[in-house]
Amino acid sequence: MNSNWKKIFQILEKEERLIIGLMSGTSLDGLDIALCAVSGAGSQTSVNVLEFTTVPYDNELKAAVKSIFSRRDADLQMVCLMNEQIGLLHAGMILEALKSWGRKPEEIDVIASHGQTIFHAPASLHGLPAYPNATLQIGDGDHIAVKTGIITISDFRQKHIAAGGEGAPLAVYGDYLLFSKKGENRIMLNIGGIANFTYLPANNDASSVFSTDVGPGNTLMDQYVQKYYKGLYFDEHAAIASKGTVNQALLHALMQAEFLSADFPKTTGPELFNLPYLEQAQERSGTAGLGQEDVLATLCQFSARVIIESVEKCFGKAETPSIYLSGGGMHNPLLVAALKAGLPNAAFYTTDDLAINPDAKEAVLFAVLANETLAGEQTNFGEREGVPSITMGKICLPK
Ligand SMILES: Nc1ncnc2c1ncn2[C@@H]1O[C@H](COP(=O)(O)OP(=O)(O)OP(=O)(O)O)[C@@H](O)[C@H]1O
Ligand SMILES: CC(=O)N[C@H]1[C@@H]2OC[C@@H](O2)[C@@H](O)[C@@H]1O[C@H](C)C(=O)O
Repeated sequence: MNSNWKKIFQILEKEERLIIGLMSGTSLDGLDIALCAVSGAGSQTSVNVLEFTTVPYDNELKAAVKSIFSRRDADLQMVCLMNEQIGLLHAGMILEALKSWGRKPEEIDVIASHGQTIFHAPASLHGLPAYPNATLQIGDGDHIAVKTGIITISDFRQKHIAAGGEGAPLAVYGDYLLFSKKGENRIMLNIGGIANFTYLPANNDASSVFSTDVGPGNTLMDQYVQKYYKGLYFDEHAAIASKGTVNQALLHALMQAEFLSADFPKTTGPELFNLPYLEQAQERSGTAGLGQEDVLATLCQFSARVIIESVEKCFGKAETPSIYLSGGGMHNPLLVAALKAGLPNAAFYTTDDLAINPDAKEAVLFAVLANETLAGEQTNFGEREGVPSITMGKICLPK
């Protein structure tokens, strides 16, 4: 038998697989690398996160990614070069991480690579009736497989679109398997560049669970800080926003995007929530001259409001959901305080309370998706639009 397939069959028969999950999100801050011991599959899946690190991107790489990120005027040659370059860089980062953990590449069964989203264009965003939902993640999986010598599963989002989804969010496929619990209404809220959540109702019924993006998490705040505060990448501990006052007229104007009132599940990105979006809202609300601290305070409240209103849509007034936080926004005290104030019936936790490091959660998700591709039977999510019953990812072989 071909040695690649022999290896795959061996992996399938293992009780526990060592899978490296990778995520590089819309914040462009670095590569999250989670080494996971995954056993079982489907509803029997269990994950132990053995190691986790975020390898920060240096300024040169950030600038190169930014030059093609969510930009319709991106240089096509740069897109082509960066597809290979990011694959190679991610492979190098994995090898370094393995070395620092005292592990050899041969010990690892599979890498699950999300890649770097550079453009996200669901039909609702691009608005071109002749074209399908579309999304593009770069950082080629074959480069990762060949350079590390580890079988790599990559490019998860295309299958989701091919099967009728919008290519995101994919969190439901991992959240349902790892975190659904009969008797508890759970919201798995990830506040990354974009905020999204998975709704896991207490009846544990797969056909009613879904993940949805809800709007900006950190992306608008980050973009604003990067433009107006030279040398800063984000508003650490909301130090700047905490000095400002929320401007209600601007907040109201920000809340007007059609996306915000669309039904779940839905997806978006910085292609919509960007600085021109803020500038237009400022113009419409006559707040173009607002001080920077007040703008940041308002953007923070905007992120909180879209999350609060979306969670409220899922539950009746008397229900008390448990909200499990993950993603960088959970480290923003102003944002978290606003969420707690706006959702007084909810109990707040982090995924740490479910034994998954909240900063690692999205990388773990891709490890679970790869495990399902190898060893799972498609979970049946029923006929719900946006949650096709599929496994995802392309298999890249090292030899
Ligand atoms: N201490 C902190 N104070 C305030 N904000 C923080 C803090 N730590 C992280 N953040 C925010 O979290 C962001 C990074 O979040 P995260 O790594 O979850 O994003 P991502 O994975 O790139 O996004 P996405 O899930 O949208 O792809 C930072 O850019 C910053 O805005
Ligand atoms: C296109 C894309 O990369 N989307 C990301 C991004 O980051 C958060 C949100 O926007 C979510 O839709 C998605 O990632 C997570 C991992 C998901 O698919 O569930």
